[in-house]
Amino acid sequence: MSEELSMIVAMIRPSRLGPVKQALAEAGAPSLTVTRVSGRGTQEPTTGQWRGEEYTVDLHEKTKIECVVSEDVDVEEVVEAIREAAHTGEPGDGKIFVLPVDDAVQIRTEKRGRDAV
Ligand SMILES: Nc1ncnc2c1ncn2[C@@H]1O[C@H](COP(=O)(O)OP(=O)(O)OP(=O)(O)O)[C@@H](O)[C@H]1O
Repeated sequence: MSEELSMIVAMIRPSRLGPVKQALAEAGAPSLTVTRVSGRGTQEPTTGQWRGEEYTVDLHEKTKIECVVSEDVDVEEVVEAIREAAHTGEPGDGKIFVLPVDDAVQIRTEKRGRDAV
C-alpha cells in the first residue's frame, strides 16, 4: 500500500485532447489512459429534430483522461496544465477530479508504488 500516488481524472472536450496531452507531457506526466465517454454535468441539454420529432440530448460526448502520478510530480501543476489546455470558457469545458491511489504494479518488472508509474 502506498500513499505516494494520485490519480487525476479529467472529463474534457474531445477537441481539447491534443493540447491536454501536450500540456501533461510538459508537466512531467506523459503517461495516461484515454477513453471516449458520455456524461452529464450542469451543461444544458441540447435539442434536435428527427422526422419532425424533437429529441433531447442530455448526455454529452466527452473524453476521459486518467493519469496516475507519483509524489515526484506536482499534482497541482498537472491539474493546472489540464485546466489551462482544456479551457475554452464555454459551458461544457469539463471537470477534473483528484483521487488517492493505493498502489501500482508494473506487470513486466513487478515494481510497486512510485517505481511502477
Ligand atoms: N459530479 C460529477 N460526477 C461525475 N462526472 C461528472 C460530474 N460532473 C461532471 N461530470 C462529467 O464531466 C463532464 C463535463 O461536465 P460539464 O462540463 O458539463 O460540467 P459543468 O459543471 O456542467 O460545467 P460547465 O458549466 O462548464 O458546463 C460531464 O459530461 C460528466 O461526464
